[in-house]
Amino acid sequence: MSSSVPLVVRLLASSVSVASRAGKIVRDVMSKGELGIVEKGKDDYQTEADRSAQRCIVASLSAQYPKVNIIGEEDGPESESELPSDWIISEADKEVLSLECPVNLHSVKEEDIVVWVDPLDGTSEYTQGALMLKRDPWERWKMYLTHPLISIKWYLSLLQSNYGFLEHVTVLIGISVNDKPVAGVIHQPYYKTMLDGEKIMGRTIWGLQEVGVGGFTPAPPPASLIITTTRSHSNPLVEKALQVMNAGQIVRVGGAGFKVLQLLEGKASIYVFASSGCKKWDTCAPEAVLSAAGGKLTDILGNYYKYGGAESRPNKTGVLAAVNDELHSYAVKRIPQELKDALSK
Ligand SMILES: Nc1ncnc2c1ncn2[C@@H]1O[C@H](COP(=O)(O)O)[C@@H](O)[C@H]1OP(=O)(O)O
Ligand SMILES: [Mg+2]
Ligand SMILES: [Mg+2]
Ligand SMILES: [Mg+2]
Repeated sequence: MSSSVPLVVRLLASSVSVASRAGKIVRDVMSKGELGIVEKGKDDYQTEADRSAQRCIVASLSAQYPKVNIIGEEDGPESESELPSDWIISEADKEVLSLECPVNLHSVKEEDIVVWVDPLDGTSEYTQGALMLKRDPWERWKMYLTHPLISIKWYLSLLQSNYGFLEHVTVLIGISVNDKPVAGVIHQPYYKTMLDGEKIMGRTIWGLQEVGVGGFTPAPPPASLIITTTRSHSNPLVEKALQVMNAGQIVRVGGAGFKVLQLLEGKASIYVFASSGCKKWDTCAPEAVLSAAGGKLTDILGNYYKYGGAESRPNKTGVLAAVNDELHSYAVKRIPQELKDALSK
């Protein structure tokens, strides 16, 4: 790889390649059927796919960029087992390598960068998606009975959905410099495209400050106000914030990455989550990609989060994102003060 390419662009190009490999790991764990679900806290789970995808991303990036501070969601005791050699990716996406680096990022050093990794965003949707891969209805029912995350209401909505909610799953790699997300990758392992009659799995969307987004073509916002929000972490405050938006439609989907894709694809115009459940690794890459496309992601008070390595992990004051500044200010103004106060406490 040419070292004349500025560091941020090289790191983004490497992240595009490694996110795609991590996405294959996510699919492979699902195909094997042994999800290895571990409960980390209330409504908070981890699977073998989360653990393995993170090992692949962290090992690959830290081998090439040893002084970059890489923070992953699934940090914990290091696994004893050796990493398969094909999990270490040293390739870098050629299209991204040829991008013009913004002038203010030209001289960024490894020490100035914090990378936030969410190896699998939408873990609830991933584990529920496993059910839909069981073709035999009896097998599916047996799996439901032993599944820790699914209520009967969800089970019924899953049966109505075509492919479960696997499309909501993303791999997120966010690159921040001086507290600010400047570049990011959102990879969708279960996005399907047909090419010459052949099914291709996965697509990778990237964003770079001042340059724009790649990997897909963004669409204009919908004509009426459509809000996207959580489908698996709701509570009375989350619902209150939705009521006040006066939206024509509310779309409930999984994952922070997928909700930002909904905004970029013209399926919704505002993302509202008035709860403290999201963490820095959930929003760093989505914020970078959205802002590169002209959108804005903040907390529900309208303040930007900071992404330095010493910042606390939780996004305590919620998430509010929109496709442009005008819709973002509209949403901030609509949120009642008592709701803002309740989350700021
Ligand atoms: N209460 C919570 N506990 C743990 N993670 C949460 C919580 N709420 C949200 N998240 C994280 O934020 C993402 C977006 O939330 P939602 O889908 O509810 O809108 C979730 O997929 C999850 O990331 P992850 O799946 O990586 O653990
Ligand atoms: Mg999680
Ligand atoms: Mg997440
Ligand atoms: Mg995750």
